[in-house]
Amino acid sequence: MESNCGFCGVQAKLKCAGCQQVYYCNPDHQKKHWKAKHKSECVKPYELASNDEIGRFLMATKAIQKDTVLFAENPLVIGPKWNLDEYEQRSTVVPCVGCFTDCVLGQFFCELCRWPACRPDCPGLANSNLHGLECGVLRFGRPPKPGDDPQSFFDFYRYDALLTLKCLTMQIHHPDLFDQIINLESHYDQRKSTHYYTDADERVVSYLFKNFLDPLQKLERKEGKTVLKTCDRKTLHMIGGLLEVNAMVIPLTNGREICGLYPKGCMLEHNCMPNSFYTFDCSKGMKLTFKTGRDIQKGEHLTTTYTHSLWGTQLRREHLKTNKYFTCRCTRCADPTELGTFLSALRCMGMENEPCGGFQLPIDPLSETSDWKCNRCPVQITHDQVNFLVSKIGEEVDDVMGRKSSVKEFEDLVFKLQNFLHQNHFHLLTLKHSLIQMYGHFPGYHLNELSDEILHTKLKMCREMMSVIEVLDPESFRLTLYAGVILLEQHAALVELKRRQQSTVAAHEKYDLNEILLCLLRAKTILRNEMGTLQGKKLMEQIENALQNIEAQSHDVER
Ligand SMILES: C[S@@+](CC[C@H](N)C(=O)[O-])C[C@H]1O[C@@H](n2cnc3c(N)ncnc32)[C@H](O)[C@@H]1O
Repeated sequence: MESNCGFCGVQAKLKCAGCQQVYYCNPDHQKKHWKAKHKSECVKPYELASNDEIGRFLMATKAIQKDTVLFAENPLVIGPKWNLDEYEQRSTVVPCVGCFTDCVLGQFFCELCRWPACRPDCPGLANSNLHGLECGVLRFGRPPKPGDDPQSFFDFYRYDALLTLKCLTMQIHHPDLFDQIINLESHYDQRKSTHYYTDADERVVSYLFKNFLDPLQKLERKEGKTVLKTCDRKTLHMIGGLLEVNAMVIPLTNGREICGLYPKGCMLEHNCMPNSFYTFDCSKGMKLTFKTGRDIQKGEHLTTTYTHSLWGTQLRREHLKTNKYFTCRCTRCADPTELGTFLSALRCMGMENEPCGGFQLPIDPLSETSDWKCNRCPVQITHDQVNFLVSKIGEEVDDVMGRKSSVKEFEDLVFKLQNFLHQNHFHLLTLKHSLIQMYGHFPGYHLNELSDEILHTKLKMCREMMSVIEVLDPESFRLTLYAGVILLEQHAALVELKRRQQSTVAAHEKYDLNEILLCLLRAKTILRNEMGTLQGKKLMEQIENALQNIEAQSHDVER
């Protein structure tokens, strides 16, 4: 889109990120116009609204175009993930408390609190927005010494409690930001009856009191002055809840993930087919940028996704209910076929185990206990039967995915599950996404070693998966890495088939350069917003190389 520069009137492409209404031919004219006039007239294209069902949310106050920057903001607080799995809780490679790079437990420390650091002079240790927040409180702890029982190290250095402590200590130097944090939605009452609360009670709340806060409060009483005015078990549980509901996962370029809270970013409502997306800039203090993924109409809520786009409806809704404390009623959730993708559909076994060719779909997808019925014959199955089958299959998929399984094991499971599930079922997509990457890369399965049949299977799987993605992410702003991988593999299969076709006298099919080129160009466009991630960068490198190879090949042909 182009318009005339708001300052000098020439053709201009740069748009004011605030109101999205005024264009500029260069940043200097934008600056000058801001000072002279625009500052007083610039209005954001959205506002904070609220209702009883959702609480607060952001709503468009005018039409907003696709790819518009809605806002960019710094975090209120960042820190290690608040939800570590058992394996992560016992890892000897931990994030530096100053800068979150990997470091080995027991090698270097912050000299003041003795928590692990990448080096004793890591600049993040003295940064008042990073380790400076909690270091003063951590100093009350009694860390284990070299040679102590290894378990005592894991017991003492609980990284999943650090972000809660960081939020609590914000009140010391940033009381206004602490107020913003504590006012985020924590679903305290609902969470109180869950195992998350019980687990956090021991792992985080009791741990923080026993090791650091009790000694601090003892000193406060002795000295007659208070450092942490708000410091009780309920506040810590509220912080735990608001982290669970609001914290965003930030993927660092070193592959590690940390978490952050953002003032506006935390206000976006969930939708399984959202209209906006975000990226992080790790080189700029984890700045968050929210953009529109498609055109948005006036009055629409700005939405993002809190769950996995490629999970089936039941799984997504269960995750949202358990972890975010609400039931999603979006158009995708309300459609038994999930917008025609059949992502959760089961093959109907028909009457007397004679498959009818139809698919079992939930009668009322918005009911958690709905029975299912066939879209071709009268057979119905109960919610419990579906649950049993899908969770058994889920266990098998997790098992194969969770260990170093062979290609044969993947193939066998796909072959078996195709009898029960629609080809687009999300459990099959998980396996197929791995399989297309094994075909062509695993020992014994390099591209030139694959049979024509396997090569065609790889290509078919890629095309089928892309057709699902086209429905679930039509504007390509969410499933970007996932789609990038498929397109790269689709291109690889096509290149190999084309090579074979050239060496065969009678080729049945033609694999022209067009589809190959389209895959790569599409992947390049899709990955434009993934350049801040390590995986995105690596994938883009592979795509650029593949494009260069193709260019070189077409020059050879011309010569
Ligand atoms: C990240 S917060 C969003 C801001 C929140 N509404 C507030 O007032 O602070 C997530 C919470 O918002 C609510 N929410 C978000 N999306 C929703 C939706 N589609 N339907 C109902 N509630 C939703 C839920 O209470 C959820 O736990």
